[in-house]
Amino acid sequence: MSKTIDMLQIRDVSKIFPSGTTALTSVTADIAQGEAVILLGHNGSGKSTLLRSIGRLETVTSGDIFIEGQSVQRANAKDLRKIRKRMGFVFQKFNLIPTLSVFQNVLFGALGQHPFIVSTFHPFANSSLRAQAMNCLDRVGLGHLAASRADQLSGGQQQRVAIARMLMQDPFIVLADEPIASLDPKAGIEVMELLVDVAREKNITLICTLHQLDLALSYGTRFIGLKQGELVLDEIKNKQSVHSFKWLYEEKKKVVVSHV
Ligand SMILES: Nc1ncnc2c1ncn2[C@@H]1O[C@H](COP(=O)(O)OP(=O)(O)OP(=O)(O)O)[C@@H](O)[C@H]1O
Repeated sequence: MSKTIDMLQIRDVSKIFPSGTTALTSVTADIAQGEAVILLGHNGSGKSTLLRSIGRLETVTSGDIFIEGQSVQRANAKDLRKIRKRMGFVFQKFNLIPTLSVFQNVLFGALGQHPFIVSTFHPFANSSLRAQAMNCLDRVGLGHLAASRADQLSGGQQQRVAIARMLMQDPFIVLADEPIASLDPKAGIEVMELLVDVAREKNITLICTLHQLDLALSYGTRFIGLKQGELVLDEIKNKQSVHSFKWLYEEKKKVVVSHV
């Protein structure tokens, strides 16, 4: 019987920056569609570098990363554009266009799919795309703020808009780099809950870096831990086991790779 290929395959990935800093050493993991993977580890352990390498915002020094069997790292410009169309990014700093309306920011999420018709003045954008953008905004609970300027919203609201913009892409994978780091604890929980809920609803694979262990345990279905660029933890959430990953933040190295 043939085994189905995992959605995301990270194979023996190493990254050494031109400065000589080793950020990742031989990281390997297979991630299935729909998993909510939380990347854990100290500052500087390599989480962002791994996440950015999955989106090819960084090129790796050796190894490769495959999405649905296709190399992300070796893809040519055309193939990379195709992969990126269905790849959502959520960043700590929201990256909205501050002077545009909330609605226009969400509409821009469709840019990869409909580059010629995303203008709000285009007739198609005035019907189907606009309705889709409104649905995405409603899903994140901000339909009533569609006409507001993006920079008039609170941080938590802006991150919700970023999630609505990401939904416009209809992504199959979302890469979230510390999505709640700029938010207060309450807004952070709300955003994390929303991100995980929309991913679950649409069977999106979520890869998210997070510093809050308690939230990681609440919202992740799988935990990958890095220490000085090495993968030292890979565990699927399991109701029977009591997870404590505090050791990951201590000096001594303990290796727990229970998932294969
Ligand atoms: N562009 C770069 N050039 C040189 N070194 C880099 C670059 N980006 C990251 N690094 C280094 O690579 C290592 C891993 O950094 P990375 O940002 O991936 O860690 P992180 O776990 O995401 O940290 P944090 O939790 O602080 O965001 C660190 O030593 C960092 O200084």
